Amino acid sequence: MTDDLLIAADGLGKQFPGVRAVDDISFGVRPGQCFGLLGPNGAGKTTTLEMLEGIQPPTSGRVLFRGRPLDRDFREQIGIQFQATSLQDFQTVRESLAMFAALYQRHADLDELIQLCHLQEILTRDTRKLSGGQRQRLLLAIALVNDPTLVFLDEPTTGLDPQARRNFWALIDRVRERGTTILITTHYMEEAERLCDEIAIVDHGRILIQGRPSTLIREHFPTAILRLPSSAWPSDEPLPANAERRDTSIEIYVDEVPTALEQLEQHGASLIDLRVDRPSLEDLFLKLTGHSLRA
Ligand SMILES: Nc1ncnc2c1ncn2[C@@H]1O[C@H](COP(=O)(O)OP(=O)(O)OP(=O)(O)O)[C@@H](O)[C@H]1O
Repeated sequence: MTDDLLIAADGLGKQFPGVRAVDDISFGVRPGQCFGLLGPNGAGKTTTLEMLEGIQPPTSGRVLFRGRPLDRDFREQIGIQFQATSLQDFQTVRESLAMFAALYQRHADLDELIQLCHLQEILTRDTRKLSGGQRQRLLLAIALVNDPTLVFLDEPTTGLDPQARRNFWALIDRVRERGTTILITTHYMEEAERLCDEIAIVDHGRILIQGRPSTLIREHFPTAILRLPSSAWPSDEPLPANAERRDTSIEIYVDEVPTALEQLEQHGASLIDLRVDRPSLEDLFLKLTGHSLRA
């Protein structure tokens, strides 16, 4: 563990009765970074996050904040957007923000926060009447109410429609621009690619791989993936060595797309439904685990 880390997981483990939820996880987050914990449902992301937040005690390992064990001051310096936060009934957005602000000694400028999270139009609305996107924006504002150095976001865009998700990403960009360090969990690979400087892919409580999304993809894949429906490949023709058969498609990993297309035609493949994709974190997860993230 190096001294320049804001927060670090050092050999974290969590054993629940009959379930090893987190199994020896180590990583560090530098100041100003957006670090993503990625993995399917049940991978151990929330449990890891809760140990880092000081909410769950680890069964093994330790959490270090600025190189030291968590102390009372830690709570003042962090913000948390939980997966499910219950808001007080019969409260408006403004009242809700004020109530959470009162819990801390440190305060963000509430008007600035309202602007940042685009809450101006809904300040007097009852929190039970918010759309999914509005609710998540309020929960983010609540997480930022004490002007934290580090904010934890646990699957903040789960359940949002694609447009609301994109809006939320733009909001996270602005939080980053203010210099706030972000630790986010998600099972959307696209989200992680879009937002995170560094990610750790978690499955069955362990980190499978960690690094910059673009570097990880470059290390594991050539330039492009060609995808053909299985029926487009002649049944009597063996697959080339750089191809993989998936459920209903064939994937061919290539560096030079034009050359590869010529070779496919020589094999007698039909190119009419061909797709050329840039490899993604989704592809990386499939390659590492043999199963798709949403399976
Ligand atoms: N309090 C608990 N008691 C027993 N088992 C638990 C408890 N909390 C979590 N688990 C189990 O630990 C494993 C990891 O759960 P966790 O919620 O950390 O995963 P996750 O990656 O955050 O999943 P999701 O994306 O669904 O939130 C799962 O098998 C879960 O059922």
